[in-house]
Amino acid sequence: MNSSLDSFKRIGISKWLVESLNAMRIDTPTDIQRACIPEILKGRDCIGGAKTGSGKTIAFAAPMLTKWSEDPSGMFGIVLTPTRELAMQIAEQFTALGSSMNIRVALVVGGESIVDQAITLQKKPHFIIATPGRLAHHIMNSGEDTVGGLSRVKFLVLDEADILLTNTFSSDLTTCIRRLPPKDKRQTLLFTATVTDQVQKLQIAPKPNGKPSLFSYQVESLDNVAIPSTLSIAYLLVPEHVKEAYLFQILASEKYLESTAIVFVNRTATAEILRRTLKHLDIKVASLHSQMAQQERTNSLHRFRANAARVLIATDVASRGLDIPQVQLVVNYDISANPDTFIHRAGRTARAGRHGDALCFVTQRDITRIEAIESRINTKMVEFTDVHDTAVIRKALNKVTAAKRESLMAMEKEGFGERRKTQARKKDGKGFRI
Ligand SMILES: Nc1ncnc2c1ncn2[C@@H]1O[C@H](COP(=O)(O)OP(=O)(O)OP(=O)(O)O)[C@@H](O)[C@H]1O
Repeated sequence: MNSSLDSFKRIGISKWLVESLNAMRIDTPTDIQRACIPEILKGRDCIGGAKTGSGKTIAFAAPMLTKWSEDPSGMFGIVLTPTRELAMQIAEQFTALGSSMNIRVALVVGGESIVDQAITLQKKPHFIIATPGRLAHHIMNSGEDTVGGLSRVKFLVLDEADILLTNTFSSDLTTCIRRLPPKDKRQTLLFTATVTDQVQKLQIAPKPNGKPSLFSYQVESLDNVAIPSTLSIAYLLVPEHVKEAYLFQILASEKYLESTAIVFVNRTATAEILRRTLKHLDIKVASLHSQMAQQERTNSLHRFRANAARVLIATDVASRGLDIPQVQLVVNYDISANPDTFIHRAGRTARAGRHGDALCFVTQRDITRIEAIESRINTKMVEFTDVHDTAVIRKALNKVTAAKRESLMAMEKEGFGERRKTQARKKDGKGFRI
């Protein structure tokens, strides 16, 4: 991280919070923190664009908590974020940072009890960390005693702002924002590793009533590279039908045998097949995707965080924000059509100055996607050569194929996919289907 001598105290963070940060071994602000914290404390809105793992959460949490501690009453701030797991992680961070000040933090996310959340909201939490869909649900279905405090909040944060500003979230986001004080009566903070035109456009929105203007800080523009310098990226050309065998061989290779890895796939069915196949092959594996019940999702992530599983097979529900320091390898088993998605996926490793590897499995039809990623990140990938012995792969192929066959048979027997159809009917086509 940054070696500047600036401390959090010198950039305006309250003493109690500096102590909480120091207790977590967070002593020196990172670039994004040093740039944004003083401006947020001055009352400005802020767009913070900085690479994955560069400390954006504290860049917004620390100034909000500082301001809140000057008058710790009522609903003070809202953080909206695209996924439940990320909301949970942020809520945990707020709770930990504010524990010495008896902070009340409410987690308002889908998949959890609506009634329990309404009771929590009635207790007037200081901070609400939410996914837009569930907060919108409370706004539309609950009374003043539950959501009335929202009209007095001082801060709105859109974490992973670029994805929150896409059509997927627009109707829920509008419902949430309409319930908050008008722009000039609250501060709005937008953070992301990938500042899109939609985020950028907000910069030119005039600020009413002569309030301080919007502050925009983008670390990427300093070196024109959108990925952490500690991240190594490689590609592996691999025929579609042997991807599983390669994955197994890499995870079992000398280089990665002890490593913690996240394997990203584009579809929930692929995640399920891979999880079962690797489990048959005695790899300690967990999965995370939208077809799992929330309790299963939470348990899975918990196992992975606690090192009870060393491989997590995930869809893009895990690509944003998750901070799991021990992840050393990210495999793009499937390549996403959106180059920004690659940046977020790869950013699950090489966080906070640590080293990490990102590997892309490239089939014939992925070549244009890889070129788009290379041009977006302004970096050429090198060829992965650690696992290349075709005789070894051929040997692995037999047992991997047998494990996959068993997995597919079990999934068919259990009716995997039926749940998705029911959910899709219930959701009426809305939401994040990954
Ligand atoms: N000033 C600091 N010094 C040391 N570690 C820090 C500092 N600030 C944050 N960290 C740690 O760095 C890690 C990454 O921070 P964070 O999760 O906020 O990254 P991010 O920029 O939001 O990444 P992403 O774009 O993936 O969401 C966390 O473990 C956090 O505790």
